[in-house]
Amino acid sequence: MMTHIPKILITGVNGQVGFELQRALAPLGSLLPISRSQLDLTDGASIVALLDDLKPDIIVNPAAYTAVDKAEADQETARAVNAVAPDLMAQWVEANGALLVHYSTDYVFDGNQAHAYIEEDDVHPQSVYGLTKQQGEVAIIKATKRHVILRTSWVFGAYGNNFLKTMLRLAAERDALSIVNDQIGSPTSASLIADVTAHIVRDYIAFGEEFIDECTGLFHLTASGESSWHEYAQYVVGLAEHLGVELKVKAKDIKGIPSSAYPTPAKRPMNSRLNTDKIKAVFDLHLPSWQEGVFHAIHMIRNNK
Ligand SMILES: NC(=O)C1=CN([C@@H]2O[C@H](COP(=O)(O)OP(=O)(O)OC[C@H]3O[C@@H](n4cnc5c(N)ncnc54)[C@H](OP(=O)(O)O)[C@@H]3O)[C@@H](O)[C@H]2O)C=CC1
Ligand SMILES: Cc1cn([C@H]2C[C@H](O)[C@@H](COP(=O)(O)OP(=O)(O)O[C@H]3O[C@@H](C)C(=O)[C@@H](O)[C@H]3O)O2)c(=O)[nH]c1=O
Ligand SMILES: [Mg+2]
Repeated sequence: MMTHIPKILITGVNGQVGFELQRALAPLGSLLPISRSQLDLTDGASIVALLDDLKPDIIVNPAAYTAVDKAEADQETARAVNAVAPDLMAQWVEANGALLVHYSTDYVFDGNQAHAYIEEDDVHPQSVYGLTKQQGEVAIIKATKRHVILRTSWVFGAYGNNFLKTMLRLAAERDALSIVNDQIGSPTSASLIADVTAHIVRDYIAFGEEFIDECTGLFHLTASGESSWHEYAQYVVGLAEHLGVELKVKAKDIKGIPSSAYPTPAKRPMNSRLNTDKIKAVFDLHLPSWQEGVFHAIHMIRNNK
């Protein structure tokens, strides 16, 4: 049990997960929200100087280079943000007896396996984004035991940019929509990721070194259930229709297409499904369906219009 109010540093606070973390972690300690304007994560020396100055008990690091296609032509920046910055945070945490909570992605896998991936499955990234995220995982695991890495997938929320909001926009603007139907995964809300993070951080605050010995490591965290991007788009647009949002494209008219018909600079995995048995068992959690998260986000977006 910590004898003082824990200082919790959060990076990437203008991102989807960083935004929700400020809500979910608020009851657990004194927050140090850090945006890009306060700390550029490509500047390693500044990262260490800021940590030495603020001395957080817990670093929660959702900041990342997440532009998957853009990363193909910008490997250096992606590596700095996704691999070097987390490495420096992990080294600092090790030297100062803190905890690092970090996030990774389904895109570390090639997606060629038929069943959902477990934490121990071999990684084989197919994109620069996936590769640099994998390098971040490896660096953290090498630098310190004092980490929790949450691998998640297909993140959406009312705040920030994501596929769900792109679909609402395109369905309102365009006359037709074609979406890939052969990539399968689990759309996961930023608020679920933030809430689960809060449960984990609370356990660390309560149990300290016992937590470090028994609960740290790599975990898969997604909503329950699975979907193709096409089925997900249909669900989003169908729900918006049901709520009376004016759209040019109806859910039933969204066309399913193979990945080969939608060429992108970065290759995405066909199977993005992550097995979440470990996180549910270790932290005694129930993970709601992806549809519940979408329902909540669409209501929030609609009420903000
Ligand atoms: N989005 C997704 O679908 C998925 C995400 N993940 C992982 O989850 C985590 C959270 O993702 P999410 O919240 O969606 O990401 P977002 O893209 O919404 O947010 C990322 C944040 O990182 C910040 N950032 C990027 N580069 C720098 C930099 N050089 N210096 C400082 N800050 C920087 C961005 O700042 P700014 O706002 O100024 O651009 C942004 O606020 C990441 O680790 C990501 O890899 C995993 C699976 C799926
Ligand atoms: C816009 C659009 C996309 N697509 C396809 C392309 C792609 O295969 C899929 C999703 O497209 P996006 O570019 O939005 O998704 P993408 O940026 O690849 O999303 C990924 O982001 C990173 C950060 C992660 O970690 C992953 O878990 C995943 O969420 O939908 C269509 O088929 N039609 C369309 O009109
Ligand atoms: Mg994207």
